[in-house]
Amino acid sequence: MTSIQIIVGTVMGTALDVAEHAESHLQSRFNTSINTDFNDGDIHNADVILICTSNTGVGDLPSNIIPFYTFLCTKCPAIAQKRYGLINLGDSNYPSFGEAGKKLDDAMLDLGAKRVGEPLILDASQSQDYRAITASWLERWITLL
Ligand SMILES: Cc1cc2nc3c(=O)[nH]c(=O)nc-3n(C[C@H](O)[C@H](O)[C@H](O)COP(=O)(O)O)c2cc1C
Repeated sequence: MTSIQIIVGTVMGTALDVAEHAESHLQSRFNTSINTDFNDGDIHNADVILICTSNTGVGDLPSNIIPFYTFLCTKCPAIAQKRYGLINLGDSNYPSFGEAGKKLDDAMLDLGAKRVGEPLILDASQSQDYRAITASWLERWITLL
């Protein structure tokens, strides 16, 4: 069974809620795990990575996902050829809308990781049903895996 590791960046818990919902949606069909506290080496057993991050500061990464970003900048071979998806939670009232997720996307692509589908961008300034939108995005995403 394909394993999907969901790597979460969150400040206030919204991205974790989305990640938990994604996991419950995926777990009957994949070996899934949620990682909120990344350590080097965690990635080796994952066939697919699903990044689910919010944005903070001025397009900054939540502090709990910075170790993953640092890992991307230093441990290229482990990431090259991995497939991944991206859920990027931001707020379009910020000029730096979604920039943290884009930083992670760019770092993954630079390392030769293969993004599956387009990123899902969730906007806190809209009254969006994150769970429903995520579920329908995941249904499309898994057909591309
Ligand atoms: C202090 C603060 C700074 C933020 N900065 C940004 C930003 O630069 N760009 C963006 O798109 N969203 C920004 N946001 C919006 C959050 O990313 C968004 O509300 C997200 O859903 C929060 O998810 P979380 O609860 O997992 O942290 C910011 C929110 C806060 C409270």
